[in-house]
Amino acid sequence: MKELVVNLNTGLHGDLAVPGDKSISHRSVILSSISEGTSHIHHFLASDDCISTINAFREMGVNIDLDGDELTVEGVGLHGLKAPQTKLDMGNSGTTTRLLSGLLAAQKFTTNLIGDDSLSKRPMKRVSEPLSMMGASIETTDGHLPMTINPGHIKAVKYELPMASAQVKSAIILAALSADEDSVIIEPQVTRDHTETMLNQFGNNVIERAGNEITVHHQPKLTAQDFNVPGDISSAAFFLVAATLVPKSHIVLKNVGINPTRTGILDVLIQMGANIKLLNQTNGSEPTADIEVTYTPELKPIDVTEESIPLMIDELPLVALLASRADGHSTITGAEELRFKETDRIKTVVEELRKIGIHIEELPDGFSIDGSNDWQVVDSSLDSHGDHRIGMTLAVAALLLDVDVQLKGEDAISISYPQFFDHLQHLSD
Ligand SMILES: O=C(O)C1=C[C@@H](OP(=O)(O)O)[C@@H](O)[C@H](O)C1
Ligand SMILES: C=C(OP(=O)(O)O)C(=O)O
Repeated sequence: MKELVVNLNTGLHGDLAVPGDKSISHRSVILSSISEGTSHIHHFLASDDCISTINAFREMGVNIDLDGDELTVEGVGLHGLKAPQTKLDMGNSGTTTRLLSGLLAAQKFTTNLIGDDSLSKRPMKRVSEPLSMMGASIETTDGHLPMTINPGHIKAVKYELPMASAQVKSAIILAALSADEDSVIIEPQVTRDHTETMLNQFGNNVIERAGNEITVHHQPKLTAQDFNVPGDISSAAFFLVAATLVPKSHIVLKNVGINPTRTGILDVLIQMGANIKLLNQTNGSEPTADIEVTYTPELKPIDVTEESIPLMIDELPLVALLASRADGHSTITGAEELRFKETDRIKTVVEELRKIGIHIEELPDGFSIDGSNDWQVVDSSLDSHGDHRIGMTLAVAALLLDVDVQLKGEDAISISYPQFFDHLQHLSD
């Protein structure tokens, strides 16, 4: 149980470099492991989820050295992984599980994947079905982990994704690298494209995109890279929202990734009228900026709909919190994917925000929220439900309260942001 900081009436101030992007950190381990040569990754996110990815590749014979946020990976090439001696433990990480199932479907050995209780409730048919179509034989436990992946000869596919999911897309891409011909994947909506941009950096023209159609060229040669992981916009988002909501705040978040497939939270903040400025922008395949945020006393309500959901999928608990402070009624719809995260995030957000007096209703695919500046705490015992993003959202909400509240399950935060409370302290000093 952690006593949360409440009533931060001095505001948040100063500069902060948030840790490396989680999605890009996972992919940097995967792609450098299957490349030829030694990769050096800087500003790697050494959080519990990314350590699960590192451990899986170590079990498959890849030498990986992690020193602070510097990662060195001795790649073994596309066909060089070795059969692990144990079951591969995916911990709490959906990204590790889904992306690795794609890669493992194309190996010469069988693997068994296990995970923690939360991960073992998350749907895996979304990867086992397309990978089976491609020639692997995958046994799930009623659509969940534990899962056994018996590889097969991988055939190229043309596959239309039934849901907007970067993890499923990436699983198919990683399997398709070892296929007999080129594959085509069609997305219903654009989702984060780090697998594609990074593959084109490790290899030559591996991925081509035309609209929502992605072509994967088979059997590419992947070469080790010297790679900088940008700051994670999904981690920065907690402080973007905190500084917008807490009076007197003014902060700059340095070197944050602003890949357009991830910046839905910035669009929301700007539409609601928040004082946000992008400074020192860089324009690589993974663009970055310093983001300046100043307290905004009045926020407009917002309606977030299906098309933009994938661009802010992990930030939706924060969008709900922002809307709870806006001047009017907001809705978030088309977000049923939230039900398949570390928790059912529609349920857990509603349950926890109601404890602090927020007027929020559950919709089948999102939220309906009445904004107010007058929250009356009805239950001071808040709970992350073991979900890192719920825990951090509640810690941000607490800054606006004037009674003491406690957080249960705060240790889940190390899944994506082990330094979160230290960084909050740094900006509060
Ligand atoms: O590809 C990725 O790195 C991720 C994709 C998203 O999941 P889905 O693909 O299941 O939407 C996101 O929620 C997750 O945190 C990371
Ligand atoms: C959903 C998340 O991650 P994953 O799917 O990798 O567990 C997240 O980080 O919010």
